[in-house]
Amino acid sequence: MRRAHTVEQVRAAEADLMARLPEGTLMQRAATGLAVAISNFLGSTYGARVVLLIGSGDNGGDALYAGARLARRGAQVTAVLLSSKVHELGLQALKTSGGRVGSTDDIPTADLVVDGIVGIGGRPGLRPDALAAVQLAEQYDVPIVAVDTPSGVDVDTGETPEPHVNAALTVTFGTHKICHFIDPAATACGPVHLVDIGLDLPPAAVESLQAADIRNLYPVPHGESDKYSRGVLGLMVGSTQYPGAAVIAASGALGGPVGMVRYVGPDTVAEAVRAAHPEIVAGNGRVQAWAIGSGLGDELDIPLIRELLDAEEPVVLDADGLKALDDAGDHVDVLATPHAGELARLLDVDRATVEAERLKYARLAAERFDVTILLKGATTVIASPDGQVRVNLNATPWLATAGAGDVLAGLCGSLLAGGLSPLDAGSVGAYLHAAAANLASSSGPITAMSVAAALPEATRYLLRG
Ligand SMILES: NC(=O)C1=CN([C@@H]2O[C@H](COP(=O)(O)OP(=O)(O)OC[C@H]3O[C@@H](n4cnc5c(N)ncnc54)[C@H](OP(=O)(O)O)[C@@H]3O)[C@@H](O)[C@H]2O)[C@@H](O)CC1
Ligand SMILES: Nc1ncnc2c1ncn2[C@@H]1O[C@H](COP(=O)(O)OP(=O)(O)O)[C@@H](O)[C@H]1O
Ligand SMILES: [K+]
Repeated sequence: MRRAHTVEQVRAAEADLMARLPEGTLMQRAATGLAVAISNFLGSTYGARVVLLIGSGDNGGDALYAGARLARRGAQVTAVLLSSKVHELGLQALKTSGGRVGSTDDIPTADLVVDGIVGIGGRPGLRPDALAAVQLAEQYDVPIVAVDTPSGVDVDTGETPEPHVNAALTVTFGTHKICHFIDPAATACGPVHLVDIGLDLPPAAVESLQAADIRNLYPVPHGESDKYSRGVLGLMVGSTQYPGAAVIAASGALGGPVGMVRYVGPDTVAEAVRAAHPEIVAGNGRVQAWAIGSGLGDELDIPLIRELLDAEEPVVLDADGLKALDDAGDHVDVLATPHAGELARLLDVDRATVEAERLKYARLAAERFDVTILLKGATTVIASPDGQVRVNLNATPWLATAGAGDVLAGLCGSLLAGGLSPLDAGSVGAYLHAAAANLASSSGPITAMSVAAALPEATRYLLRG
């Protein structure tokens, strides 16, 4: 599990540890890890031209000490001081090691710029001098390594209301911060490298499942299992208008852990589903979970869907089915899977607003509708009504293809029927969906059906460890 903590949590953990260690220890740990990560990024440190953008606080201090280490290994390091205040001991260390104070004129010819403008003490946005320096680096295609966080993003929300750094790499300390996990800031971080500095941390604000977590959570059948005990999923998806959605969602469901799938819908669609998947049984019967909504189009029966939402069996509610959601009633067993446009409609705000404030609106909808919300996109946010949040970060942009959401709905339904909670089904589903897409794509185009077809192999690979 990767964990992201709030600035307040990090500050408290830092204060706790600092009280027990000699002064400066944490910054030295951070700066050492930062220097190593920068050396790895550069490939060869000797002779490399590195420009440090230095703000007024400890984020600048980290950059200066790391710069001193790089200078001792033969890099030509220049510090651009963007504030009248500077971490004096860090600056002294840089100068003693052969680094110097320079100006933005050094940026166009640099191999690398280090963003030590602000970290967890920063407010969104960049002041004019910092913005000009960052724009110069962008203009000359000089990669930027961000220290702790890309300066200018909102660290605790992942929002980017103002100009900010777009990093080629972010090196962070102690734990991830929310901006590393939540878009649009997560994209501004580039890959994130975590340096352990020994912080003792409380439960995280946001979590991100990793391969080992998928292995622990996946409902693997055992010797006593039969098709019913493994879970039966009811699919109420697709319509005469969109029969393909039913075929695709069924493929996603069959690529999950479920023992059997029942299809409930128009005869012509049931025929198409059975032609593609002879394993599927058509017609009503007992199920352990439902996947409802993908491709229902105008044929959705809102009263019937509401009845199923109020029944005992957990439900994945997707696409058109989301129209049945209301804020009355107890829906804690429901996993709703909107994309930003659908969530915006549910909450009566603009799509752009949801995209800019993804964490806020996923949490808000989970609370308002008393459901677990899985907000789709380049990164997926899963928020449960009790306040837990997970994100999935491993998807390829090739997954942005018609029908990919139907695969996910079927797969999450399969995981719910297999006994996972909505939060686990959503987060395991999003991870496996992305893993299958990566496998099917290998950096090339994919179809929704090819993603579904890759689910068994992606799952096998993960379960094997
Ligand atoms: N916590 C830990 O475990 C460890 C933390 N460590 C490091 O310390 C960093 C935090 O350092 P920090 O507390 O000194 O704050 P920091 O981010 O440098 O900002 C300082 C000042 O910047 C200013 N400012 C604000 N917004 C601004 C803006 N948009 N544009 C320009 N300036 C802006 C504002 O001051 P002002 O100029 O307003 O007086 C603010 O007070 C952390 O990210 C990590 O790198 C590691 O060394 C070890 C372990
Ligand atoms: N840029 C992207 N990078 C990675 N994954 C993406 C991107 N855009 C969309 N996705 C994923 O692709 C799927 C698209 O689902 P959805 O929006 O419901 O499309 P559709 O209705 O066509 O199936 C979701 O799982 C979403 O998270
Ligand atoms: K920074």
